[in-house]
Amino acid sequence: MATFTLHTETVESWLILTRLHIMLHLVAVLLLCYYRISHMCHHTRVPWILMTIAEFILSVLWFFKQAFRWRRVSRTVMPEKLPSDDNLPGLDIFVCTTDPKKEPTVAVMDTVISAIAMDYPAEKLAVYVSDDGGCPVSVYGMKEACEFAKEWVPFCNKYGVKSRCPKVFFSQMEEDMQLLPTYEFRAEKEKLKVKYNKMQKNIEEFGSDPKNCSPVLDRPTKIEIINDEAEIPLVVYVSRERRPHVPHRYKGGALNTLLRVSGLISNGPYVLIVDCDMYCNDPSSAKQAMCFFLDPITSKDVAFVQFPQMFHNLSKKDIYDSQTRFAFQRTWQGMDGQRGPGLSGSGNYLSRSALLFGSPNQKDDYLLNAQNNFGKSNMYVESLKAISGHKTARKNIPLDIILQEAQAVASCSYEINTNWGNEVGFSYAILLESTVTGYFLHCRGWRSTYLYPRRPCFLGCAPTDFNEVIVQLVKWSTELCLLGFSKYSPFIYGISRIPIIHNFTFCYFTMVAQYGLALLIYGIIPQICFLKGISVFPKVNEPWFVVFAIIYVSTQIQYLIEVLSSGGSLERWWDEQRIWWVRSLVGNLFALIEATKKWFGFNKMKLTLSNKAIDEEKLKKYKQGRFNFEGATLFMSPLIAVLLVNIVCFFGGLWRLFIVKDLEMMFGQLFLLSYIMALSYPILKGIITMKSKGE
Ligand SMILES: O=c1ccn([C@@H]2O[C@H](COP(=O)(O)OP(=O)(O)O[C@H]3O[C@H](CO)[C@@H](O)[C@H](O)[C@H]3O)[C@@H](O)[C@H]2O)c(=O)[nH]1
Ligand SMILES: [Mn+2]
Repeated sequence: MATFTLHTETVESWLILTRLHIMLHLVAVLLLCYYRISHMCHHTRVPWILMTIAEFILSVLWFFKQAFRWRRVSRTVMPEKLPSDDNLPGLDIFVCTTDPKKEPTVAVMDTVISAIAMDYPAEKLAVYVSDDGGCPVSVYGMKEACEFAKEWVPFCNKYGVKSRCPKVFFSQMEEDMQLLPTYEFRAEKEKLKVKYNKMQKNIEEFGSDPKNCSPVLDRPTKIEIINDEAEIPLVVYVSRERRPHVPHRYKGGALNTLLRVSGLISNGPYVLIVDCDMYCNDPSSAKQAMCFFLDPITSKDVAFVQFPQMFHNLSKKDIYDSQTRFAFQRTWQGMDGQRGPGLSGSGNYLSRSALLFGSPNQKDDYLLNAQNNFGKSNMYVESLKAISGHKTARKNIPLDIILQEAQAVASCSYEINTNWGNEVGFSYAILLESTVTGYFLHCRGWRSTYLYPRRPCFLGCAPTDFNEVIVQLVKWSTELCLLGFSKYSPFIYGISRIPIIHNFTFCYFTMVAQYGLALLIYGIIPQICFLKGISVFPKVNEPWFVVFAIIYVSTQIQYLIEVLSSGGSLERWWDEQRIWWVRSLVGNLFALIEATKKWFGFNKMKLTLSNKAIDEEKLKKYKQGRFNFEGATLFMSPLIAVLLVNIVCFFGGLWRLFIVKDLEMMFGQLFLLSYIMALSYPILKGIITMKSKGE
C-alpha cells in the first residue's frame, strides 16, 4: 500500500498468484498455437486453417487482456484533509443532452438538479447544459429546475441529505442515513415534494407541444444564464450553432464548445462531465476527486479522475450484463495499476489544462501560438492564461460583452483552422470522443486515476433490451476498430508513447471487434465438421488434448473466481458467459461490417444516440430475466444462424456418432456443441416465444 497526502493506493493482494496463472496459461496458449501449425498437413485443410485463424485471434486477444490483470489497484481518499472550502479550486459541470424524445427533459433536469446540489462551495461551482437539439423545452426545464433548486439545495444542506437527485430522494423510504425524521423535516419534505411534482408536470406539459421538443438542426447559437443568484451555483444554457452542412462532431463537438464558453464565463480549472441520464448520487464526489488534483505529488500529472459508470435501472438477473461488470470492476482497475483508466465519457473529473495544453509541461508552447491552437477570440486566450498560471486578474468585463464573445466561440465556424478536436480539447479522431481523448492524454504523458467508492457516485440508465444493447456495442466496437486501423493505432502511435503494458490495454480495445470473426468460426466450423465426422480437435486420449482441456478449465476457473470475489454468484457466472458470447459474436460481427463500410466510405460517419426513455413493457421483460429481441431482427440473424447450425449438427452428429462410434476423435467437438446448446437455452426460449406470439 502506498500512502499519499490525500489518498492511498492498494495493490491487489493476489498479485503473485495472478501472474503465475498468466504464465502457466501462456505456456498452454503457445503450445496450442504450435499444435495448430505443426498439425496443419495431417488434417482436412480448410477447416483446420479456419480454426487456426480463430484460435490465433483468440490467443492474441487473451494476451493483451492480461495487461488488465498484471497490476490491479484500488484507491481510497481522505477528503477530510482537503483545504478549507475557500481554498478549493473552481469546478464547472458539463451536462450534455440532445433529443428530448430519447432523453426525457424531466429526467435530464434530475441530473441537472443533482449537479447543482453538489457538496461544493456554490460560488466555486457552475453548471453548464449543452443542448444539441436546441429545444425550447430544455431552456424551460432549466428555469423550472433552478427555481426548485433554490429551495432544494438549502434543504439538502440543512439536513445533510445524501441523495440529491430529487427523484431518488422522494421515491426512497427515508433510508437516507442519519436523517432525523423530525416534524419539521417531514413538513419541509412534503412541501418540497409538492413543488417537485409541480415542476415535473409543468415541464411535461410544456414538452407535450411538438414544437417545443423537436430538435432544430439549423439554428443560431443560444446562450442564456439561467441562474446567477448567489444561493445556488451559476447555471448556464448553451445551444451551439448548428448548420446542416457543417459537421457537428456529436458530443465531442458539444464538449469543446462548452470548454470555450465556460472558459469565458467561470473558467474553473476542473470540469466534471456527466451524460444527461447520469445523475450525481453522492454529492461528495467532487471533493473525492480533488484529493487527486490537489495532492502535492499526484497533482502534477493527473489529467482526470474517473468514477465507474453505474446504473439505476438494473435488475437482479441483468441478463444482458448491462452493468458491464467486467469493464468497470476489472478493466479500469487494471489500467489504474499502470498509468490510469481510460476516459469513459461520464462521471469523470478532468483538469482543464490537461485538455488544452498538450503534455504536463508544455503550457507555454501552446500559448505562444495561441490563435492557431485555440482560435481567434482574444478574450478566450486571456482566460487560458489564467488557467495556465499566468494569473492576469480578470478585468471586470460586463456580462453582455462576455456573452457576445461566448456566442462567437460557440459558432460552428470557430474551430476552422484551429487545433480544436486535434491537439486541443476533445478529439474528433473517432466518434467515441471519450475513449480516444483519454488515449491521447495518456499518449501525451498524463496519468489518470480510478476511484470506485462503496456508494456509487453517478448512476445512469442502462439499455434493457437486446436491440439497445447491441446498438451500443456496435457503436463502440466499430469506432475502436477504426482507431486500430488509423494512424493513431496503439500498435504504431501508442507504442512509442505509452509504457508497454499500458499500451497493451489499448491494443486490446482496438482489437475487440475481431472477436466477431473468431466466434463466428468457432460457432460454425467445429459444428459442421462434427456432422461430417471431421475432427478439428485432438483425440481425447492424445496428450495434445490436455492442452485444450487446460485452457478451457483454467479460463473457467479464473472467471469463476473473479465473479465470486466481486460479489457475484454461480448463476451470474453462467449468465455472464452466455451474454458475453452473444454480445461478442453479434455486436462485434456487425462492428466489423460497419467499420469496413466506414473505412471505404460507404457509410456516413454517424452515431446513434442511446435511448434513455423508459418503456414499461420492455422493462418488465428485463426485470423478469426474459430475453427481448423486439426490433432486433437484423442483429438476430447471425445468432439464429449459429444456433440453427448448432442444433442441426448436434443431433445429426450424434446420430452419425452412434453409427460410426468414433467418440474419442469427436469428444472435443461434442463437448463444445453441448456447451453452446446449454448456454443458449434461454435465448432459444426467447426466440420461440417471440415466434409463437407472431412478433
Ligand atoms: O450529438 C450528440 C450526441 C450525444 N450527445 C450526448 O452525449 C451523451 C452520451 O450519448 P449516448 O448516446 O447516451 O451514449 P452512450 O452510448 O450511452 O454513452 C457512452 O458512450 C459515449 C461515447 O460515444 C460516451 O460519450 C458516453 O459518456 C458513454 O456513456 C448524452 O448525454 C447525449 O445527449 C450530445 O451531446 N451530442
Ligand atoms: Mn448512456
